[in-house]
Amino acid sequence: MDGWSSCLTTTATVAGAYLAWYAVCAWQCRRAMPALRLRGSHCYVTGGSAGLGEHLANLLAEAGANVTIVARNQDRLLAAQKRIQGHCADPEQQRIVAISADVANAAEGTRALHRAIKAQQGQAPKYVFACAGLTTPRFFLEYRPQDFEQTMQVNYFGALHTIQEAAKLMIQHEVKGGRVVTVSSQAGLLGIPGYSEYTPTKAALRMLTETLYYELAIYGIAAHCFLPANIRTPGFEHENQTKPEITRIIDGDDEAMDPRDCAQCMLDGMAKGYPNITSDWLGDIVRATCRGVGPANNMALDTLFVFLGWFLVPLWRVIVWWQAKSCRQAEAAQRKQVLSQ
Ligand SMILES: NC(=O)C1=CN([C@@H]2O[C@H](COP(=O)(O)OP(=O)(O)OC[C@H]3O[C@@H](n4cnc5c(N)ncnc54)[C@H](OP(=O)(O)O)[C@@H]3O)[C@@H](O)[C@H]2O)C=CC1
Ligand SMILES: CCCCCCCCCCCCCCCC(=O)[C@@H](N)CO
Repeated sequence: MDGWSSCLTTTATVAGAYLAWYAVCAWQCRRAMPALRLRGSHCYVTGGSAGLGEHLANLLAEAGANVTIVARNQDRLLAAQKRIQGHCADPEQQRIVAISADVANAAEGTRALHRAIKAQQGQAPKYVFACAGLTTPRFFLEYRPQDFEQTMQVNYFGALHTIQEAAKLMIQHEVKGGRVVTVSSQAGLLGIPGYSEYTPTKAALRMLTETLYYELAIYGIAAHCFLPANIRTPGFEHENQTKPEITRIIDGDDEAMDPRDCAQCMLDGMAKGYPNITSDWLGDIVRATCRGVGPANNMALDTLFVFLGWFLVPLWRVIVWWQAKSCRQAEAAQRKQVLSQ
């Protein structure tokens, strides 16, 4: 009897101590973050001439923001600028600025920010969205060395240089409640065959954002990482031209999201103060499972997602393994061909 009661007391003490610790951690998750105030703010969107970036710019214009879009192709930029202007809540008051720059080039990318401030009558960006990014999926063995480097240059370094300069400018201009957003992907959380040129760039962004989540807080700047699943965009059409069949099957390309809904999802996540914003419940499971020691969105929900992951992750592995096995013959033939070249 004594043994039982001491066992129960120990279990209750451990459970109670854990619950208290959980409550402390959950409380720590409730970050005090100034509310999103888009009206009248300067929002800076790289990759704003197409896809996710353009639809985000539309939403920002509808909310009354001054928007700057950045991309390389001048014609597409000007066409997008016109379309975004059509979304302004108050066209007389709002400024929609378009700047041509290659964000992969550090000097060009940072110059674009300075040009944007000038064009926005001295107003520094308050919300910075690093959307520019791309992928050309292939089998690992088919890529040339420069393919990996170029994608890293645009997706990772493009976002990094923009965010670093933007943070400096926010501090200089004493912008209050500034936020930076990197656009990673669900593919920055898990490995998918066919995305070897892409997933490391998105994983790198995730870790950069986690670091900045803590570090930029020193200056009162919040950092978010957006990790969406497939989105129906021109970029998605481009990637589908080279996407191996196994990649198409695994990432379920028929379920691609509407880009406007996806952009809205990003803004909703920012409004809730989520450090890592996902676009669907599978993404939430993967995000919570991959969280490591990073910040949670919501301790209770994230714990539930991890629990669901216990059952779904092994299933996911079986599916990927089975897909890989079922196209092993084709892959082996391809590998032979590439290696014999
Ligand atoms: N579509 C999808 O399924 C998913 C996309 N993502 C990510 O979301 C982001 C947006 O994707 P999506 O909307 O599909 O992309 P799109 O290809 O549709 O649009 C990309 C935009 O980025 C611009 N851009 C590309 N490279 C550069 C560069 N070097 N410098 C400046 N601007 C550049 C493009 O204009 P221009 O070519 O004229 O420079 C265009 O405005 C990307 O980071 C992508 O990786 C994440 C998950 C899923
Ligand atoms: C819980 C365990 C189960 C895990 C299931 C996860 C399902 C993942 C689906 C993969 C979606 C990847 C989208 C990448 C999109 C992307 O970034 C490209 N289209 C590039 O533009």
